[in-house]
This record gives sequence, structure tokens and C-alpha cells, in this order.
Amino acid sequence: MPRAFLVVMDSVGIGGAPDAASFFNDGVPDTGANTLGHIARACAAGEAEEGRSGPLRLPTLSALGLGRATALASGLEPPGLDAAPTGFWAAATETSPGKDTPSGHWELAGLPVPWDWHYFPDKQNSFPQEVIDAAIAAAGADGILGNCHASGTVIVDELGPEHLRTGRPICYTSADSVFQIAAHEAAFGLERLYDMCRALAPMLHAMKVGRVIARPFLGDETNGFARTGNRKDFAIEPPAPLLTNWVQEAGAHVYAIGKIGDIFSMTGIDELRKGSDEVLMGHLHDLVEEAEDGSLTFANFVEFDSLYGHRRDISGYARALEWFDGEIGRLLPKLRDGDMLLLTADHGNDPSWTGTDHTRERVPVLIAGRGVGSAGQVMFADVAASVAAHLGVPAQGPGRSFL
Ligand SMILES: O=P(O)(O)O[C@@H]1C[C@H](O)[C@@H](CO)O1
Ligand SMILES: [Mn+2]
Ligand SMILES: [Mn+2]
Repeated sequence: MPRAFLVVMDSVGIGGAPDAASFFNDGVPDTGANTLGHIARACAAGEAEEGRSGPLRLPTLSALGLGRATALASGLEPPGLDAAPTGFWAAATETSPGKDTPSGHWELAGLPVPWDWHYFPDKQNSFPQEVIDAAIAAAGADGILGNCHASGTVIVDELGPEHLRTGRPICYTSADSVFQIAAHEAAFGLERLYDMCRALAPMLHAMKVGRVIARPFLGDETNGFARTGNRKDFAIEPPAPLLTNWVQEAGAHVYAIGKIGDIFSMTGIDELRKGSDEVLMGHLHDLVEEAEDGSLTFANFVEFDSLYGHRRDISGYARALEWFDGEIGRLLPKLRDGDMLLLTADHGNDPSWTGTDHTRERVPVLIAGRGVGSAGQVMFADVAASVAAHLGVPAQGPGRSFL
């Protein structure tokens, strides 16, 4: 029986979004942003030499069509990715009005977001008083810190000492529909932070804020602060069935790896495996060996985005891509007849771009196990329809299979 492995390389965009001009970073339109293309160009120019050197080397992803998909999406031919494809590839365009992770994942799963998210556009004094009052009450503190747009690593460095002195949680947002709360795991308490997020989530979700995100950290003023792996996203539940529900309702097993559990609020998911991207890759290798016939494995590798994209770290992003390429190269020979591995992304996060937010881009669709060819330009929701077609389960919504 067929099996499907749907793997999201979080934020690995390939440029060319037709509506990029309607999205911004620090007031600059996302027009021309190209995560993969600009990383490849920087590497070829010798401008991404920290912990690695020279042109971007992605032999496996290139052979699956990554260079072709980038050229089709954006017109930019990424240097060094011109291998003749041995897989099935496409470039996918998003319709949902957000360039955030839930929007991208829900639409890839067949459900374009049916509403406009609520954002906090003001860079300073970002939150309305009723949200601030609710946060103070939920924290049991005498105030909050931040109340602004910020990079999460920068704001923790800046306000960590005051947080330790006052016990006030650090609340901040971004271009996404998020309310983020950074707090010290020991001094403030990890479970207390989760309880605060849980208490606030219903109010923020009712406002159509997509996620309340717990951002725990450790450290002190002398040694500096560092975020831990205990991040937890409290996301709005998807408002209608999507790919995980379709597969589960057809009686097949659904495995989730990484943030997929949070992004979908566990809807349609039988079991979840979490950890760092290195740990997650081990789980993916294990599931290629042991996943049940007919099953869907849905994975998200977040560190491209969280450790490098938002930090505008081109070398780090290139290192992560090269690591990932090597792992997928080791994975392909383990696939069985009837397996389909589909690699894609949920939005861009161009590390050469201004600001620290996502960038509106098309994404690659790279498929092993379904022969050689191309579907050209497709839509995000077509990914779900194609995975459903491969598994032989009924699909819903606007997507159409390109297989
Ligand atoms: O705390 P950081 O700067 O990593 O926050 C990023 C910005 C996005 O809105 C959030 C969720 O993806 O992560
Ligand atoms: Mn994402
Ligand atoms: Mn992000």
C-alpha cells in the first residue's frame, strides 16, 4: 500500500510571489525577496563563509528539481543548482492573506485560511489595554514588559535583566498574527508560562490572533540569555477538516513530526514526535523504516526559519540546507515502492532581506517516488489534493491533484 511523507522545510521560499508587493518588512515591500535564490547567490559570491565555504552544495535537492522550481517561480537561476531533475517538481503559490506558518501549513493541507488574521501593526505600544490587562492578570504580575514588535532573541537580551528584577513577562509581536510571551523558565516558571498562554489563548483566538506562543529562556545578565527548546504554540484550531482529518477518516494512521502538532492543534493526528531538527530527522528516518502502510507522515523542520531566517544569518541558513540535503540523500534509498516523499515550504524568510519577518514567496514542491517530470506552477492546496490522491483517500476543498 502507498505511504506519504510530507515534509515542510519551514521558510525555504523560492521567490516570485505574485502578491509580494502587498507584504512588508520594516515598511519595505517583499517584492524580489527570494530565500533560496539569495542564499545560493551569496554562497557563490563567497559571502556565506561562516562554518562553511563556497557555492551552496545541495546535490539531492537540486536533483529533485529545486533549481528548476526556483527559476520557474522567480526567474532567478540559483548558482550551483542546475542538475538535471530526477524527481517530480513544481512551484506553488499561496492564496491565504497571511505569510505566517499556520496559514502556509493549513493551505498546504488543503484549507486556505477563510478569514483575515488580526495583527498588532503598531511597532511600539502594540497591544490594546484589554489585552495588557488580561496578560497581567494571567501572569499574576504587576505589569508586562515589551508591548512592541521585536526579534525574540534581541528582546530577551535587552529585557531579560528587567524581567528577572521585576518578574514581569516580556510580551511582543511581529508582522505575523502572534502574541509572544518570553519568560525565564526557572525564575518565572515554565509551567506558569504555559498556564499564562493557555489562559490568554481564548481571548486572542476570539480576536483572530493566530497563535499565543510561549518563549521560555534561561541564563542571567552575566552569562547572557538563551531560549530553550520548550517553545509551545497555542494556535487557533483549523475551522474545517484538512489533510490529516481526511487520512484519519479513511482509517489510515497519521504521524506528526515537530511543530505540526501545535500548528494543527493535534487535529487528525495519531501520534506526535518532537525535538530539535536533528532529533526530528532521526524520527523521519525511523518512520520511513516503520510507518504503517497507507499512512501519512507530516513533518516540519523549523530551524531554517527560527535559528537563521529571523536572525538574517545567511551562512547559518546555508549550513542548515546543506545538512538537510545530506540527510535527505541518506533517506531516499530507504523509501519503499509506493512511497512518496514530498518536500515543500510554508513561506519565505529571506536572510538577505531587511527586517526580521517572513517574506512572501512561492515555495518548492519536490517529489521522490513519483517519477520524473514537472507540474509547473501549482497552488498550495494542490499539495494536499495530490497527497490524498497518492494515498487513495478522498480530498476536500479547492485543491486539485497534480499527480
Ligand atoms: O521570537 P522570534 O523573533 O523568533 O519570532 C518569530 C516571528 C514569528 O512571528 C514567530 C512565529 O513564527 O517567530
Ligand atoms: Mn513557518
Ligand atoms: Mn517564523
